[in-house]
Amino acid sequence: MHSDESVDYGKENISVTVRFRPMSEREIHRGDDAAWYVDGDIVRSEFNPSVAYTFDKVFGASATTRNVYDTVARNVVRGAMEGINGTVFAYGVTSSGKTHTMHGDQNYPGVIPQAIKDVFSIIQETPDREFLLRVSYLEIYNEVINDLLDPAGQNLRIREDAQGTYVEGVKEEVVLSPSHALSLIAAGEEHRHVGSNNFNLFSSRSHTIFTLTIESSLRAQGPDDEVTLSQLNLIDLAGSESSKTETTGLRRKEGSYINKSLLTLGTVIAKLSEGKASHIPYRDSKLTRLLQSSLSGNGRITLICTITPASSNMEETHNTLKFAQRAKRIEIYAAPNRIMDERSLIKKYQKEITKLKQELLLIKRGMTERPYATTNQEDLLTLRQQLEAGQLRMQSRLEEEEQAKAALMGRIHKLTKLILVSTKNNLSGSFPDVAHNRRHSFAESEEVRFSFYVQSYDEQSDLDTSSFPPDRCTDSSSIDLGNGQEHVSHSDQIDLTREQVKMLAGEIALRSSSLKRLTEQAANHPDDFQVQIGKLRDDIEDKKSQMQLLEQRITELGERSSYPEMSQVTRCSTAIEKLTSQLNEKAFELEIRTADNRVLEEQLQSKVAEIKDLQEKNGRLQQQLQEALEKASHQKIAEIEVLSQERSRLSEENNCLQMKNVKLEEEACYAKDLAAAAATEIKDLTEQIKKLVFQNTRLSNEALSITCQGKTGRISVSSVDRRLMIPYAVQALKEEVRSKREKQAYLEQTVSEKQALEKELKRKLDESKQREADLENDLASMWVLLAKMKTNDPPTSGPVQDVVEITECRPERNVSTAVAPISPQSVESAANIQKIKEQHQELERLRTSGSEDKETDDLKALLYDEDKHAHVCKVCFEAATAAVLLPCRHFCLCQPCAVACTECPLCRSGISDRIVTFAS
Ligand SMILES: Nc1ncnc2c1ncn2[C@@H]1O[C@H](COP(=O)(O)OP(=O)(O)OP(=O)(O)O)[C@@H](O)[C@H]1O
Repeated sequence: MHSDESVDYGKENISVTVRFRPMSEREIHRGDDAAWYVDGDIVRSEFNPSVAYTFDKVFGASATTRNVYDTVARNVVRGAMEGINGTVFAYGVTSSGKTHTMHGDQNYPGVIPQAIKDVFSIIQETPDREFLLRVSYLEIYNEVINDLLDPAGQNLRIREDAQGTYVEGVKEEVVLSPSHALSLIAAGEEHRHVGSNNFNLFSSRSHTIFTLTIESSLRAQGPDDEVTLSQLNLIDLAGSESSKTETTGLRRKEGSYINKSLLTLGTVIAKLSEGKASHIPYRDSKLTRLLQSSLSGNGRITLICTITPASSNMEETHNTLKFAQRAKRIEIYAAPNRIMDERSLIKKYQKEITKLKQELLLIKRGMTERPYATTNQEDLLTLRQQLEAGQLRMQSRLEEEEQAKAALMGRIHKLTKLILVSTKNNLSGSFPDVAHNRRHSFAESEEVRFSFYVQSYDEQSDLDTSSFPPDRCTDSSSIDLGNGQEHVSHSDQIDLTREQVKMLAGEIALRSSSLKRLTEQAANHPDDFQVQIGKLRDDIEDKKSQMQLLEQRITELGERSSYPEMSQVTRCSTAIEKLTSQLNEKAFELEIRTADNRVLEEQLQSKVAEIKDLQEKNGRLQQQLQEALEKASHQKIAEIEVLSQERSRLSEENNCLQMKNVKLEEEACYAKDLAAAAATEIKDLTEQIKKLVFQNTRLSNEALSITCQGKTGRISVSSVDRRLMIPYAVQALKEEVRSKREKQAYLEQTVSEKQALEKELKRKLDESKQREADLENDLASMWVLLAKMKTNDPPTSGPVQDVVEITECRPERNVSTAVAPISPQSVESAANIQKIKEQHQELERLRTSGSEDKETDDLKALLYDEDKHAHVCKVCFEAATAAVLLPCRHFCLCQPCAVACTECPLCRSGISDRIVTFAS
């Protein structure tokens, strides 16, 4: 140890180790395959041969934590004992084995207990140095730093000084033995935030940092000699959580804090590994801020990355491996720290001890030398007179000095016992195999020294009361220190015994905590843990009885020290000490209970918070549901209102259109009548014209014959008269024909106007019918929509029920029949109008061509049935006796049907009086 002059300290890389854990039962049941495997110090992917990562050391699933400690952590611990800062931390996803590696359990102690054991072993192996150890234990929970050793130390702040970052106000306990340190960790663990997720029943919800501050100096040194001070940080990080980790409420919040801080750690590591002088975001999280000194300054760092080979976690494991790979590139400088300032507690204690020893020496000298200070007879007489005169005063002064000396002895004793030294050099062989036995090793200078015999971790728990036999303690401590010193040695023994009681209390706390954890684990596997639980219970009982014995011993010692010659003040102080010790024990007990209560309280609070969360969520959901329902019902009501308005508007429009339709029909009828009348008149006119033409022809012929007779001389008077009259008659006839033609032209114009009007009216009628059909369609679609809404919306609440009632109030309609787009009648009407037009044109053509009778022949031919040899009514298929020429040319009529044309509605009132009678 401390041969650092010969050691070549310098740049080192972070030591990066990977530790596989075996596949859990859960993973095996799920049918996971191994996605990663160990190949020497390489981690390889089972699925992709090109993916391989090399590390300083890779431990397979069968490796024990002892192997891991010996290979990668021991070096860091030894360095810390030499003054080189050391950090060991476990990194990995949740349930990958970080806590198993760092803390372990009763059967497989983790890196932290093994490091503590190692530290005390090293003290034992280093007789030339004395050490002072302090521990602190804190957690970073949701970015808040809490002191796990002091429940009052919550939300602590990080400060920075020349030496680096530190936590302000964190409690540091001086530790005297491995079990003392372990009991502090056990007490601290009780306060740590632990919760369960779907991967881990006892998942760490916070990062914990256990710091051992080690001071050491040479045993025989001057006040200006060097002191080394170093810190050993043992860190159990909380596990990163992926989306597969099913968490809600508080757990999710914790998970996000954990992930954020680990992400920052990843970024810091990545930046450091680049080796460039860029900005390192240490301040982005409390974790990196606290690790700043370790990551950027002097020291040794070992990173243990824990992974699972399971294929279901392949991606997360790959991320861990990449993180580890980056961390491997970081270089740090490992060199011991040397300090000589007031930061050294050991220095402070040593100085105080020296000072107090000098004071004690002075007092002693005063007490022993004063009676012989004067040898002169006169002085002797004077002194005697003075003594006689102030005997009482002297007496009390002596008593005061005695008290001061006792107090000083006590203080020296207390301070000295905090400094740990090896027992090997001065006490080797002088002690039997006694575990944890601390003894005063009084040197010639009456120096009180405690030494420790540090046993191995496995044995260290076997503290036995037989190790402290009352008489042996008395023997070893019954040192003649002169007047009034016997009670001092009794007081030492009481102190010693109290210290043992404290240690036992610590061990009981440690075992109680282990018992609690085992009992929790035993809930799942009762058989596996029964023996261990029984053993632990026996142990605890054993320790308790040891404590009782030691307490008895303290009482006895207290009584023994109550000698009659002891001054009242000393007795009082002993009684006070006794009471103080009892008070301390009670306080310790109370602390343990308070810790238990706090854990329960925290659990209760977290449950209450969870319940509150759930209630709030529930409330919110109900509110949302209510709002959604209200919104939906309001929407539906509004839609229905709109639809009903639309419906009434449509029905109004429909009525309007129907009225228009009727009007148009009436107009159409009127137009038709007009057209029919015009047609009849035209025919009449045509008849008359024909007659007139015929008469004209006849008259022309007559006039011609008269002319011929005149030529032949056979003209009679009457013939002459008639001959004279012919030009007038022709003239009259011509006049008549002309007027008839004018009339015809006028009528034709009227007819064409009527036709145009009729056409316009028909068009309007068509349009309105089309519009009516469209509206009918719209209305029908709306009814379909309403019907759909009615079937889709279950009547869940009040407002929705209202909707149903409203829709039910509507007249029931057959939706399929309601959807009747365009009336075929309107199409037919249009076709008929076209037909009428064509017939009129045909009529006109016939009229002008003079083949009028062809029409009658056509009609007859049309109705003539070859089979029956008769004219047949096309409506009733009876033999028709007569037929009428209708504008639509839809024929005809037998007697029963001779009321109206039954074929098309347009012709119903258009029966002409021109009836063609068929020969029977
Ligand atoms: N190397 C190992 N050998 C055997 N069992 C292991 C090993 N590593 C972990 N385990 C077991 O796996 C489980 C989870 O381990 P642990 O609690 O240490 O995970 P963790 O990484 O600390 O999880 P978290 O981040 O959630 O706190 C525990 O039951 C532990 O006993």
